[in-house]
Amino acid sequence: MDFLTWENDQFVSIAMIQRPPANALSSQLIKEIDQWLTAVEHDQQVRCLLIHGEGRFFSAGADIKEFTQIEDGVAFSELAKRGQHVFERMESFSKPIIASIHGAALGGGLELAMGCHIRYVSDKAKLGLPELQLGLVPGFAGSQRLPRLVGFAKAAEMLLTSEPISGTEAVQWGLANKAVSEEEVFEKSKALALRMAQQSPIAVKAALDLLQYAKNADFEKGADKEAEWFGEVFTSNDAKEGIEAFIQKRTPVFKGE
Ligand SMILES: C/C=C/C(=O)SCCNC(=O)CCNC(=O)[C@H](O)C(C)(C)COP(=O)(O)OP(=O)(O)OC[C@H]1O[C@@H](n2cnc3c(N)ncnc32)[C@H](O)[C@@H]1OP(=O)(O)O
Repeated sequence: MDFLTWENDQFVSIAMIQRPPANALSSQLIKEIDQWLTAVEHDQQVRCLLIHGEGRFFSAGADIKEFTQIEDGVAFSELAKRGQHVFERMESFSKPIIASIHGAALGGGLELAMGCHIRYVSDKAKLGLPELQLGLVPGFAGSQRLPRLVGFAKAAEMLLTSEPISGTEAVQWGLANKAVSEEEVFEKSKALALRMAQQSPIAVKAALDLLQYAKNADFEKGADKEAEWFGEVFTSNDAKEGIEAFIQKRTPVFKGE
């Protein structure tokens, strides 16, 4: 594993994203998250999973620098589908997964966190889906998961302004379970994981399966549509401008083409 390490202790598997400076979700990192799930899925010594990030951020999203190496919209849609598959696997996993978020969970970083069952956040963390600022749309099913958590109006505001909200607001909005200080967030998340690992794994599996029924029946269609749009929007000049502007550290100028 290059970018994800994990250790199992007291029935909890704790994974740490280690991809400085921003823990950006490259294709390789997403693959490693999938490999983590495979490694612990049938391990009876693991009853609960916890993911967090090393350094300043949980994750600042998909790797914008990797985007410049992608040649066409079809490849971009495929990238979206691969991420969607792994995050869907997390959400429908038979063991609970907790995200411990500090610093920032933006774009794909928030989409990863929304694939988890529970989110503990630091009060000042920035949470958002800022893809429109890059001339893009979310690609890892964020456009479908966010409204389910915060409601349509708040999701629309977050998407259409690209403005992040704080960890404290995220709890008020229903996006996160608990906000604590940055120093405390990992320890509190771990304590929660240890507590949940005390429950019957059979009952936990059943409860998680039941929770899946609360999903909107149109979710898959929406996620498919999202991957399609992700590929199409990627080929626009505005997306090139948005990505270039990010790398050059300047404000993008979008022309609507
Ligand atoms: C399907 C999914 C799609 C997506 O997820 S699209 C991506 C969505 N995410 C974003 O748009 C967030 C972009 N990043 C930021 O807004 C900011 O960064 C932060 C708020 C996270 C941090 O800001 P600050 O504290 O001022 O640090 P800094 O100098 O901007 O970033 C530190 C280094 O991290 C790199 N970086 C940040 N985010 C990403 C990213 N998503 N992909 C690749 N690199 C990233 C920067 O470029 C820089 O690097 P260097 O020090 O070499 O200049």
